[in-house]
Amino acid sequence: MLKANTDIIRLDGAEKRFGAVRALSGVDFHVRAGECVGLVGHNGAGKSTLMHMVAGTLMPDSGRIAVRGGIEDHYSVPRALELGIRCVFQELSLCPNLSVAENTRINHASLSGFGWRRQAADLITAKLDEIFPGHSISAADIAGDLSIGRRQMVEVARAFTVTQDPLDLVILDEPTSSLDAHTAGQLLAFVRRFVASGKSCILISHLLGEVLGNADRIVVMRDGKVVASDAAKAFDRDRLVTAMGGAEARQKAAAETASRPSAGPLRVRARPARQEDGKELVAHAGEIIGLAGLAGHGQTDLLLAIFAAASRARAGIEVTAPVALVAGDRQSDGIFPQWSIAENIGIRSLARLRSGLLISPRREAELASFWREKIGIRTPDMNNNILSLSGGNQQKALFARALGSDAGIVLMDDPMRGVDIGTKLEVYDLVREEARNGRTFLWYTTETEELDNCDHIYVFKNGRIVANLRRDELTEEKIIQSSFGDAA
Ligand SMILES: Nc1ncnc2c1ncn2[C@@H]1O[C@H](COP(=O)(O)OP(=O)(O)OP(=O)(O)O)[C@@H](O)[C@H]1O
Repeated sequence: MLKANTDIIRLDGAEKRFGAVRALSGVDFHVRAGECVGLVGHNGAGKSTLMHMVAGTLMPDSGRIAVRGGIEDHYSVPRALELGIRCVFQELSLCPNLSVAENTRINHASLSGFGWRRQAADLITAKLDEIFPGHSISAADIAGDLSIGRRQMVEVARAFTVTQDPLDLVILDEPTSSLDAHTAGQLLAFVRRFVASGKSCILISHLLGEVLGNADRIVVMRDGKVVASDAAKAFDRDRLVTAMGGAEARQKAAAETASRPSAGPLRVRARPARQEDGKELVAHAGEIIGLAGLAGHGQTDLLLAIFAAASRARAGIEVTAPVALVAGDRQSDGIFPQWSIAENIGIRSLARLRSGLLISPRREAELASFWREKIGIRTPDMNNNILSLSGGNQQKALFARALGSDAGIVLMDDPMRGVDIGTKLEVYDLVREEARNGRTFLWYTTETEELDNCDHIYVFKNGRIVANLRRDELTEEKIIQSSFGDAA
């Protein structure tokens, strides 16, 4: 084991440009043995770019990388792995057509010969059991069939499995973004145990409470620079938000929601396919309805069924206005990777953007630049490819697509994953404003704080609605109680 205070990795003066964007300007960064470093910053601040350098997937244009004191002139992914440095990136990397065991084998070339499948299965199952007791994932499951939350669990567990290469530092880029509160708690408890054993972690998260509660030291990035680095206990939420340059934390959601006028005509009535009692989800014009409960318990399925019912009648679902969906899994359901940012935003508004038979580039550009301003999409040019945006900024583009459309009903499938705190607060305001104008929102979220914006919350368990809570009845405890118990 390395002595505490030894730097596992150190970057000095790291610079990186992507065309006109200066993603990193002169960043110094280090991680010591036995420490969990929290890394925070607004969308596009440069966190992922910096982590790509630590993991060896990107080389700095200039600057120096040293691992355990030794300068690395030819740093790369294989070299990082050899040195015990691994990364779980935001965009999940499991091969969807392979099983969980086969995906594990990809990272462990030493699992070969007769019986490798059994060894890989045992390796990943043991790690899943250790990190997420009671997980119910089988090593034979095909990755593409798993919910996004379960895929994230496999991805994280895989990063901690050990065969030949050592394991000293794991970078976790928003590791809890698709996990419910219970599973996220299991992971963070594991991270603390891992660090206590002398290993190191870098934890990137937009959930500031998660960073404040679990990191030993916090590094704040802003516009490609490190602007603060201090012991976690020296920070509180306000100091972090100020350092990030985000909006002031506000508590006005609850008061505003309470004072909203009573709702309008029926917009959605939907009964989950597996519901056997008479419970159903009901939403009126102008309402914000929350869907809560442990991840993967039928919330996304019901949203997708409502989305489908808007174009083709389905038993048990009534929809009375056009519907837009903000997908939570932007990689598989959301973005069109070949298209520009402007095209990705405009696709849901084609009727309005048309001039004769063709799409008017001027109207498309106007729509795009309106939303760029409104929710601060950080890019030098909206005609750039959507993949040039940071993860959180891609998510903002998906929001713009739904809110810029004519849909009276907006379905949101845990859409704030990866969005920074400043933008989140602005989007909450926007959602409440749009609801006051008569739009209906059905909002599945794994962040309990977001439910403060809702009028009613339906808690899901095993594909069914088990509770319908008014916002004033809502507590984290009550949701967890409904999620685990039989109580309604
Ligand atoms: N491959 C790329 N091509 C062009 N620009 C890029 C590329 N990767 C990153 N950028 C730009 O570099 C800047 C930093 O992005 P980065 O992904 O590091 O931010 P981040 O802090 O991780 O953001 P988020 O919280 O949204 O994930 C952004 O302006 C982004 O648009």
